[in-house]
Amino acid sequence: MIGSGGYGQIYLAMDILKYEERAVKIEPRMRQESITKRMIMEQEALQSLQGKLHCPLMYASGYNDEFNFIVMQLLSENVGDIRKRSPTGRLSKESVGRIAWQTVNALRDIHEMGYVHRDVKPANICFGCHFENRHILYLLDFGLFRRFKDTTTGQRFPPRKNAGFKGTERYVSVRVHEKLEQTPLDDLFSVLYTSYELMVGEVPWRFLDDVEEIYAVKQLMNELGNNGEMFKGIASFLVDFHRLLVSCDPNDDPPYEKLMECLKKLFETKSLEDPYDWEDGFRITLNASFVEPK
Ligand SMILES: Nc1ncnc2c1ncn2[C@@H]1O[C@H](COP(=O)(O)OP(=O)(O)OP(=O)(O)O)[C@@H](O)[C@H]1O
Repeated sequence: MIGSGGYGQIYLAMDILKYEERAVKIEPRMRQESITKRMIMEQEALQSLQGKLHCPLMYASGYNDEFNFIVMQLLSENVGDIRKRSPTGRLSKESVGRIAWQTVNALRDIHEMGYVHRDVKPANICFGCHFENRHILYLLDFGLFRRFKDTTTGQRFPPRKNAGFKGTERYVSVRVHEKLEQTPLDDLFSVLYTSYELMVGEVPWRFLDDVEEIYAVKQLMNELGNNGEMFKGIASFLVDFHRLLVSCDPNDDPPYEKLMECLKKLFETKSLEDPYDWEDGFRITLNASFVEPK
């Protein structure tokens, strides 16, 4: 077993005909006496995203009496575990900028196809595990995928009055706490919180257990912006990205290009092909010194 989440387990497997490694995700076929649909939806989402740069390849899917399964491309460690492995508990802004930039690019593909991801977080972000794809980011776990628009007409579906809470408390937007229908903008707020955690080491609500308190701190962050303590130090590099998100209407298409421009400022000295922190023994993270942006 190489990974596990709340629903599935991921195993390293070998295609013995092609002599190639694979990852196999399984989940029990029955949960609380009914057939689980999560992985069926995940399989449909993966199928429709095949060929997109940031989507893992899917080789097969199906079920037996006990399990639903998906056979997919093997990837590296997720970036949440990589951060925990870093001696500082953080990643450099150059690495985080490139992670966030690629995640926004990945989400743009997903949103253009009419889906929202609804579970963007460090544990769902991996890089390729071969030389050729070691700098390509892959977004994982499509179990919470949901259609938000009809791609033939471009029309969004009418929002439900109470869409429920879907996602992971630490990384969801204020709107998700309010149980509003998720839109592409909510995925992008999750990119912000993911980037914050990777770069600072923790989000400001890291030690709060009460979901209402987490909600209150996120609201405060939106109200105060760069006037508060939350965007001091290294976090100040995320101010522009945050400001732009806060200014967006959740019912409009997000300004992907502008958001990516904000993130580019984090890795001005690096290209997408340059090594990331974990490829040079986290040297850049250890030696980091920086000047806060104006
Ligand atoms: N194709 C893969 N190659 C390598 N590792 C993987 C792959 N897919 C998943 N993993 C690892 O397994 C972990 C759990 O996977 P995943 O998020 O798909 O499971 P889940 O049960 O749906 O999780 P969650 O509780 O977030 O819904 C990931 O964080 C990642 O580290």
